[in-house]
Amino acid sequence: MMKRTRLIAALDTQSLDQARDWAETLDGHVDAIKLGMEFTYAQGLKALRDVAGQRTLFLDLKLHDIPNTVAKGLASLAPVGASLLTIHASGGAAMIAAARQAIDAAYPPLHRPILLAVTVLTSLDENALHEIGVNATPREQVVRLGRLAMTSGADGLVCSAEEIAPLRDALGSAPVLVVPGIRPAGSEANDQKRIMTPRQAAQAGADWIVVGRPITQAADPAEAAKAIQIELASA
Ligand SMILES: O=C(O)c1cc(=O)[nH]c(=O)n1[C@@H]1O[C@H](COP(=O)(O)O)[C@@H](O)[C@H]1O
Repeated sequence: MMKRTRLIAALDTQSLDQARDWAETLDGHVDAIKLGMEFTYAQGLKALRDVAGQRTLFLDLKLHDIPNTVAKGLASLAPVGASLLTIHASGGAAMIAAARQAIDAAYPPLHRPILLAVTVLTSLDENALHEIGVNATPREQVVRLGRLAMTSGADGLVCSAEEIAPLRDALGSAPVLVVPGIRPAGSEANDQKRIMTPRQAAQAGADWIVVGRPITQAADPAEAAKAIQIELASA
């Protein structure tokens, strides 16, 4: 039997009250919450645990710097107790390896977060890659960076649903695949370019999907999350 695809709600807001409100409203309807740079820069690290409480927390700060700075940055995040953390795979092999070492050294063995390497942002298409000097399709670049990240010590990858199959072909079942750029049928793409529905992502084999605005901007966020869970369960 295929493992269940789990749902992460991206709580993108500067407001502590709003984040708390969404977290409570979504209890029982999502498997984890994600807080990122918008919330953390506005409210600071202590507020992350205030919002998360006992919930599974994905802290998405997408670190990308020289190896020493990323390693020390990750060590500074240890008190937050996040279950998933992100770095950018394009920081290179030495940066990813330094991140791995920092997590192994600074986090208690039983509470080590899943280290995720972001491959190619879901807001980028082939043209945008060409503009930054990458002459490859998103799929080729995701597989290239995915392989680099996994051999350098990442536990998993962030990619769009379009790249799940090629990543599984190249790397097998080992990488934890976390997939944003998810849009239920009929919802707006916003700034996302490589999108798929929850059902498509589940059928492709995503371990987790990340959904922000289709839940948080819905008239009834709990209902929106419930509908996505039903879609995932029927995939
Ligand atoms: O690392 C991420 O979570 C991430 C990577 C990526 O390639 N694309 C992407 O959209 N995300 C995050 O996933 C969330 C998607 O939000 P919505 O577009 O509102 O569903 C945002 O919080 C993004 O920061």
